[in-house]
Amino acid sequence: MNNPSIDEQIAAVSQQVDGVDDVCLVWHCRNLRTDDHPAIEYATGRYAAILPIFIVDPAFYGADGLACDARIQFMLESLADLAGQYESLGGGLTMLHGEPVELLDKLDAHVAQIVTTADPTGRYGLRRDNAVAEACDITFVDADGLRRDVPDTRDGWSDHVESYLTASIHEADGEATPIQHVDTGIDPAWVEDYYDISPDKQISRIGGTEHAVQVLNDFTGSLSEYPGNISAPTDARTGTSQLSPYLRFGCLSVRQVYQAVDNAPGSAQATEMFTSRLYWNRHYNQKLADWAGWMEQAVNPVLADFHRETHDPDRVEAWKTGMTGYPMVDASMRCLRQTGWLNFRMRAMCASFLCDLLQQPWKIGADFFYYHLLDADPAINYTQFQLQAGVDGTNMLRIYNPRKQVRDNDPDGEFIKKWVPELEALPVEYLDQPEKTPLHVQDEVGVRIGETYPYPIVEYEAARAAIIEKFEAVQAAATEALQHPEVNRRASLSQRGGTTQPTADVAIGELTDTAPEQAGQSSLGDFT
Ligand SMILES: Cc1cc2nc3c(=O)[nH]c(=O)nc-3n(C[C@H](O)[C@H](O)[C@H](O)COP(=O)(O)OP(=O)(O)OC[C@H]3O[C@@H](n4cnc5c(N)ncnc54)[C@H](O)[C@@H]3O)c2cc1C
Repeated sequence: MNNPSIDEQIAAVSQQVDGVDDVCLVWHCRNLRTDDHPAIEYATGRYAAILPIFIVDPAFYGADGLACDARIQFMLESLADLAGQYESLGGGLTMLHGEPVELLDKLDAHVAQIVTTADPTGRYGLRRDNAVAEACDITFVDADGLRRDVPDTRDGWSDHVESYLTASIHEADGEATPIQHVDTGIDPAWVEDYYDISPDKQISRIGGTEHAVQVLNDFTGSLSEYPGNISAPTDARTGTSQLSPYLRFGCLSVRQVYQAVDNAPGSAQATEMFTSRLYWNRHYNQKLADWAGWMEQAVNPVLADFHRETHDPDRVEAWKTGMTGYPMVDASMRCLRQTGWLNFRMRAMCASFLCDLLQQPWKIGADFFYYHLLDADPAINYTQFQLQAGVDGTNMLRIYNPRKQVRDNDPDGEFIKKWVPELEALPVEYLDQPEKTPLHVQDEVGVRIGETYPYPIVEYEAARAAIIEKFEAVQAAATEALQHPEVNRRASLSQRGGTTQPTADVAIGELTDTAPEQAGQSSLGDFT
């Protein structure tokens, strides 16, 4: 198939824009929308024309890429939708393919200025953005509620986010500043063919702002039911907003969602519960903006190699494939692989299971989640995984009991039986511990633990005692490392209205069998 070279793509752009004075190139990275887009707002009225572009960076695709095909497909759908938004404004979206620094450096010669949004990134993105800033005349617009360029980003954080969330929303206007479009030969269908994107997940959501608005409207219509739908994985699939992939690709901004929910009828409790999660979204993005290392390195240096000596590829494989002998973990991991989504509690339980009970390194699990999640957000996934794994060193004992999660959140076995069909015939009273099913019952229903479904990979009580002992051995050194101002700044949580942002959706005592003294320390305000 035709694969236009960088020079051919640049030639197509120059042919179109060289005759137009004062063109501002708007580079879309994560924010695939036109309304409430800080770079478009910045360019509107300031320049004679806007050339919106998206660069398909080969580093993200192919065998070494960190995104499953379903997520790439979702992004391509979002790009097609974005192109449609620009067409309705009288222009189009120009897509290019190649190394971003080289492309932008060459494009810079043909436009008055390059503008993009300042998005928190890991180290790859930071290196890219720094190299672009070195090579080009580029402005990073940072109107996203995050604090930058201040000595301590935690100072006044909550007020800063609140004023972002409640400020008025800019609507793109193709008449105020005309939108340019160049046909480079690259479009979403080209990317799909060139990289052979063939999703193998059961995805019910389609990317793009149009679909995001439908999902948002459906959710605001049933907002009052939200608090009761958060914990159980089956309820959550239809009862939480399902907006995360749309927020991740910026099909809607956090502010657009916040204002729609804040204005929707619903109980004050539901509104508060939901909007506080949008603050968490900003909070974890702030953490990545503060320190780009979250994707690669444990935030507490003392725990950099935690569990390296216990790394066991067989254990990791059992976790990844949903063959641990713990039905709630296995159902969750298979559901993740097949649908690209899990609710918060099941994500946290699976992370805790891998790192606490199996004693495996956090990064293996975080990368696996990141690959499979449709909403994989570097800012949220890696920080949350590290916190659940305890490698921040602040609250190391977030140990979920996967048996209790069955009793609390899947008492009828609906979720487990859907994703672990080999347990379908097992009476529900044995689903929290299938290995305890009497042999005559196993014979009657045709389930053979150890043959048709595995024995537990570890014994829960012993594994829990072992990780507590291991944590206790490093706790003092980890706490001391946290005294270092730089480590403390990275690992600490921002405050909102005097309440620290939690890392779990309920008090930890409800999640775990954690010893009472730990449970007592873990009300929502205590995650510091
Ligand atoms: C190990 C782990 C990894 C995670 N990885 C991601 C990820 O890559 N991307 C992601 O969007 N969320 C992630 N989460 C947080 C949470 O599980 C999802 O945001 C949520 O399940 C998405 O579904 P929803 O949009 O229906 O959620 P809702 O409950 O409707 O929440 C609305 C929005 O609030 C934000 N939000 C909700 N919970 C959190 C949270 N704990 N921290 C930060 N923001 C939150 C998200 O933007 C979410 O879309 C992770 C959680 C854990 C424990």
